Amino acid sequence: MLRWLTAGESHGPALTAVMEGLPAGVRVERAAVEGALARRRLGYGRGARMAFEADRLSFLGGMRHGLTLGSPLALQIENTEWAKWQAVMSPEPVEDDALRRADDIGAPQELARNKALTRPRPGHADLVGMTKYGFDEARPVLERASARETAARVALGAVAAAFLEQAVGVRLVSHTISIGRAGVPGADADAPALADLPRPEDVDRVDADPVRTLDPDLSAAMVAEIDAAKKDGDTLGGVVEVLAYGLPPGLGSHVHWDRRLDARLAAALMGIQAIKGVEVGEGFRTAARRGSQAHDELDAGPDGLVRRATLRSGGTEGGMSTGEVLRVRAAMKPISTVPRALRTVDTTTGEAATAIHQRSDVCAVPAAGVVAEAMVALVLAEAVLEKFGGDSVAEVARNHASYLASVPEHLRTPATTGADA
Ligand SMILES: Cc1cc2nc3c(=O)[nH]c(=O)nc-3n(C[C@H](O)[C@H](O)[C@H](O)COP(=O)(O)O)c2cc1C
Ligand SMILES: C=C(O[C@@H]1CC(C(=O)O)=C[C@@H](OP(=O)(O)O)[C@H]1O)C(=O)O
Repeated sequence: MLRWLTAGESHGPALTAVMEGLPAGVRVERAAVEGALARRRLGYGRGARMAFEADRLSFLGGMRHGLTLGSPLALQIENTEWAKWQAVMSPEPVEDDALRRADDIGAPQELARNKALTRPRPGHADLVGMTKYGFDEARPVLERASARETAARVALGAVAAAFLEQAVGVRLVSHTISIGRAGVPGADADAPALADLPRPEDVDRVDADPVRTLDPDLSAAMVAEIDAAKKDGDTLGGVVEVLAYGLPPGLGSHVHWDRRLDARLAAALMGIQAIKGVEVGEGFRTAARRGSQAHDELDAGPDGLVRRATLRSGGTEGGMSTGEVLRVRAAMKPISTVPRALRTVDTTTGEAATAIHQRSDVCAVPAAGVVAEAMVALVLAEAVLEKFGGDSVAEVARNHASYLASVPEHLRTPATTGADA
């Protein structure tokens, strides 16, 4: 069983992550984890913090000389801004003086960040979090609701991705499908052909684009959409896609709802802040099609391998990976800290007000793609360990190879030969 947790507030001293159940012998390179963290900071439309946030990484347990030990892996990402937030976010009690509100007479300017946040933002966790946890302002809620936490998931996702590649040859890539109205697929658009999908080796080219798409015209349209929203004091959402290549058939299971790979992927993607829709393969578009146009027909290839003619299912059937490229999408709502502030109620006076506006992203869709990729890697790593087991990478690899070799001839597909999609 692979399990993991994160802890830490957006402006606290650090984010911490622990992962348990990873086999021994995974080569974890600092550069790979730092690279993933740097990719998450990218993207046109992000706010000021991403320009200076350094995501300083430390490995605290579970590794020796660059290899995992099979023991719990622990890591930490320091928050660059901690020095400025020490009093406001101190885990331990602080002197009364240091807690004075900015609007108190004589409070030093640097305590402006301790101003009580009583004008909850519609769409953020502020109001309902205050209600549920009994806080009289939103600071204690937004600190953990903030997507700052996704840095910890991306670090763990990079470790999961290293395991997947080294043990079973699975590799992932993510990209942006749409931002606002730019790139929204028409209702009639069929599943893309394999040749038109980004591949893991394209990752540097995807990341080099300001909005993480390989289509230059689409990229320009997305950038224009973000510029227009920013000019209007508004924010944007969009859709990202994660692709996983090299999966064996049979991860997950049809036998129970919570073992279905598609269900687990959907929960993981929905677990990302601001994600409000998930599609596997053609998702919502497939509902409008006839059955004859919705499924992947099977052909007997001249080489004796069974082949799927299209990629409509997105790589799962019956809650199991088919061995085709996995294709999942996540829809992100627009950022709820809208500069042209939304209507709200001041929770101290009960009077009409405009919502808190503080430093914020205009659009974080490109970053959400990197987070989605990490979440998919974590789900796939868990599913691989469930299917193949093993306490070392070598043992998982042996079990994987033996499973593929055991598939009878008449059930073989390109994936069971170990070939990439
Ligand atoms: C990468 C990323 C960056 C985000 N940046 C912001 C931001 O700067 N400002 C903001 O209000 N919300 C931002 N969000 C969204 C909020 O964290 C999210 O809307 C909030 O936690 C409420 O959760 P919900 O939208 O899932 O209901 C971001 C989300 C992600 C995934
Ligand atoms: C800090 C990150 O994203 C943050 C996510 C976020 C939110 O409300 O989700 C609000 C902003 O926080 P801050 O006010 O500190 O700038 C973003 O910058 C990050 O992604 O590392």
